[in-house]
Amino acid sequence: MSALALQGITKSFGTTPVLTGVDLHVPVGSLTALLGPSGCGKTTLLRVIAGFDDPDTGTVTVGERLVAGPGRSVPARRRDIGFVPQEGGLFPHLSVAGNVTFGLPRRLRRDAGRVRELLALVGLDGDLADRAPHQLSGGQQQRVALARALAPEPSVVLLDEPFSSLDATLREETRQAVAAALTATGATAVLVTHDQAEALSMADQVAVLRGGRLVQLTDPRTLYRHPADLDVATFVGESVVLEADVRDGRAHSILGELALDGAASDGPARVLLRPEQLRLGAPTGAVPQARVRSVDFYGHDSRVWLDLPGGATVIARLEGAELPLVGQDVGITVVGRALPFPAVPGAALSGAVALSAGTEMDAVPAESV
Ligand SMILES: Nc1ncnc2c1ncn2[C@@H]1O[C@H](COP(=O)(O)OP(=O)(O)OP(=O)(O)O)[C@@H](O)[C@H]1O
Repeated sequence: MSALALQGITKSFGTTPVLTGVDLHVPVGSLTALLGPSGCGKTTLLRVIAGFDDPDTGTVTVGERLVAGPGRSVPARRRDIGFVPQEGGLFPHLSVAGNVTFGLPRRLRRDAGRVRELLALVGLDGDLADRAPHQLSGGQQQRVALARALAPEPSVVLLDEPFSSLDATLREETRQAVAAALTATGATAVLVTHDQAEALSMADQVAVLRGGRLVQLTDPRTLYRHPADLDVATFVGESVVLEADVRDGRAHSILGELALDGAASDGPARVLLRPEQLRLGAPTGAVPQARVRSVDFYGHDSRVWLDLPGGATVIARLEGAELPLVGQDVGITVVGRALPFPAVPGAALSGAVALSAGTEMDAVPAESV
């Protein structure tokens, strides 16, 4: 059953279309991430769901209740939807307890125990109840904002880039606390983010938006392994994209003959590998060779930039402490299968290209999609 269903949502500002025909079903008790580059319409879609904006066409249904559609627009406060804005949006003149109490139904407002329960739910100590918002860290403020949004036990909780203003450590910690609170309450949630790692790690399903259209809706593993197209592929993770010639179900590329993940007709194609599919060894001559251009060491793993003959560069992602040296010649083997995509006539890659996550879709203007 869908806790939230959008059908054919369209929205323009003036003559500029911002959302075009968006259909989205969010199952009860699940978290859906709305992922896409800046300006693709994520916040606008969230505002349409919340009731802060009306769609031009289409319907929004919460549970069984139509809240937006032809001739109908239920006000935001009556939609049974909680909202966590980008920077918490706490009332500065109210204490933490006052902010959370604001979200409680009238009959529970004198119940200090309920406020403590909600703070505990988001991983905050009850001793913080009397503090003012400015006496909290950014992560704590976001948790209070979630506690306030969860207080009325809404059918759906919307979170608009709730971690974007936090530094890396606090972001991870706050993400985990928020995910745990949403799971504990069985809340149905929609999270807006332009951070692919956040979407993949937190969500049950990811809705990828591009130029106001929903281009893919699937679970994180499928999205990473089977992206709808190469733009989505490079947006959700680092990619190695190779020109290939497909013959008898195998791709012949600069990295050798590759098994394919899915059917492809014979002829020119592009194939996708992820950097963790590349393994490095001695340059034996029996495998494609490359020269190490640079190594980014992260501790838990490393990214190795490799120059291929012909000038193209690819990335390998390696675990372990044994890393090649800059300038060293290495042999490359590929594990697993390559995902085939149609060739792009007249837009040849120089044999191969490494793309960092998030690079490609930013370049796709709304009108070209
Ligand atoms: N009230 C408005 N009036 C006119 N244009 C608007 C309005 N709100 C948003 N837009 C435009 O609609 C497009 C989508 O904006 P939106 O904020 O939904 O994108 P987003 O994906 O959330 O971006 P970001 O990640 O940067 O927040 C943008 O081009 C934006 O300039």
